[in-house]
Amino acid sequence: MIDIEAACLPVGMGSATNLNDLVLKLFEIGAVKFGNFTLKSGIQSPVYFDLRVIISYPDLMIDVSEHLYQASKTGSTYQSVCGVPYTALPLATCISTAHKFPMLIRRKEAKDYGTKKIIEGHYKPGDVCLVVEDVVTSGSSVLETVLSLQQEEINVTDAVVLVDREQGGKDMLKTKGIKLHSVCTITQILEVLGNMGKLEQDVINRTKQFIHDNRFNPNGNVKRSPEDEGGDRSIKRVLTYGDRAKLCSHSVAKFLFTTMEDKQTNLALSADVTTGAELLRLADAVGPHICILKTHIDIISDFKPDLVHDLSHLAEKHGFLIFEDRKFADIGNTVKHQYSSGVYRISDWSHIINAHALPGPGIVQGLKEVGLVKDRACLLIAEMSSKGNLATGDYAKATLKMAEEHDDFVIGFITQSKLSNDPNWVHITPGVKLTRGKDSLGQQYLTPREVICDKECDIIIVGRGITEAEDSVVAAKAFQEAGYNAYLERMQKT
Ligand SMILES: O=c1ccn([C@@H]2O[C@H](COP(=O)(O)O)[C@@H](O)[C@H]2O)c(=O)[nH]1
Repeated sequence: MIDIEAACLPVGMGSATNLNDLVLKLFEIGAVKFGNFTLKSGIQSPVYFDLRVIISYPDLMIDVSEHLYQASKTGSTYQSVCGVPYTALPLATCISTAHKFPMLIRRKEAKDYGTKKIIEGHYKPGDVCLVVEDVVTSGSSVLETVLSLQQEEINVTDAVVLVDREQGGKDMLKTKGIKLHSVCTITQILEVLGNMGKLEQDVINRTKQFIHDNRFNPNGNVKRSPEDEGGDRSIKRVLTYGDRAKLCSHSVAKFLFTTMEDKQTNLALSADVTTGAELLRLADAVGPHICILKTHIDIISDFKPDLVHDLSHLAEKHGFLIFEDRKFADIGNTVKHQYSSGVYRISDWSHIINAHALPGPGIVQGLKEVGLVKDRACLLIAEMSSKGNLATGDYAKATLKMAEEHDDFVIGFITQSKLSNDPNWVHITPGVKLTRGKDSLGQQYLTPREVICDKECDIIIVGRGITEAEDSVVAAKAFQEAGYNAYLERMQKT
């Protein structure tokens, strides 16, 4: 039974109605519905929450936000409140204005002009923010907002939700160090509406069964340190590849980070071989160990369009992305043709391409005009691995700025060091072997540990270290292990 007494509070500013009245009102305005609904995931659900409609009922908005405020008062103190976009934004606003809490807004995507901020509002590192949400199912929406706040060194210890669907969100958030408080659970809603004669027993039973059968497993992606357990709020959370997949908005970057986490690899193979058969053999053999296969398609002596068709199949089979290392370097109009046409028709099959920043922003604009509609992505070459290269001084900084102006298409950099702390950018580094060294033409090699752990880049590009090894699969496994262990080491020490 619900503890009605505990939920009853006097009506008025800074108070809330009792929970029964609140649930009834939500039911009456269609914010809670029972029937047969197809969820975004394709799953059939007997219950559906549409809490967006609350904004049409100002009194109810105040009431709901007051319930949220009361539920959040559990001894923790907060400097600010932030709603998960979009439904919880007005609820957070009501809490903020009624209780004089500064509010923060998390943008769904960073602005493409001005400050580029993801979090709007005034805050300082170490502030504690209460996250507000309307409904929690798996907890992933709350987590996304938490990660964005933590990225700005704002701490989150608690979140509050109007309805906990009891499908695993609370447990998942607990694994990330977040206490989830709820105004009501789905069990309570069923009980209130059942007692009021608003729901048939078989609807209640079906809904309970659905909730029981559709629970998400908590799966701790965010690394937790002993200090987190001890509640030290000044700690900046380390973002895993999986966390970054959730944060970034470009589908190619999202896929890339997800693949890196799932396949446990930050290895890109530079498949610098000269026949189609060799390329396909290598891609099939090494595919399970890589997140990216990098090509120089113009060194294939027997190129035929079938080759890229077969390569695309292998990319799907093994779950890697294709990156044609074309290094575009001309004016916008020319690179458009080079990217879309000619013998290779690169934009038809290569998920990622790269370009020099040297010609200025027109090169990115030109490539973007071809690639954006195909959902392709671009890397800008900020730093090179070869001795005596001229990409020095402020060149990398200017490249970063150019990327920021085109972050709907540019997902990161070819670089020798980390250029930005923004977790959206992918830092990819060529010139990697298991031991330091150089070749006879100026190529310089760092080790996977130096690249990933010390220089904090994300992906190692390895060519001859694999292609010239006695057994390319054995070599690829060794680089995969070295690269991923270096990443785990970095996670430990950050
Ligand atoms: O600065 C750069 C940019 C690109 N590359 C490319 O990476 C591979 C490296 O091959 P290795 O055999 O591992 O040396 C190659 O395709 C280059 O074109 C780079 O090395 N440095």
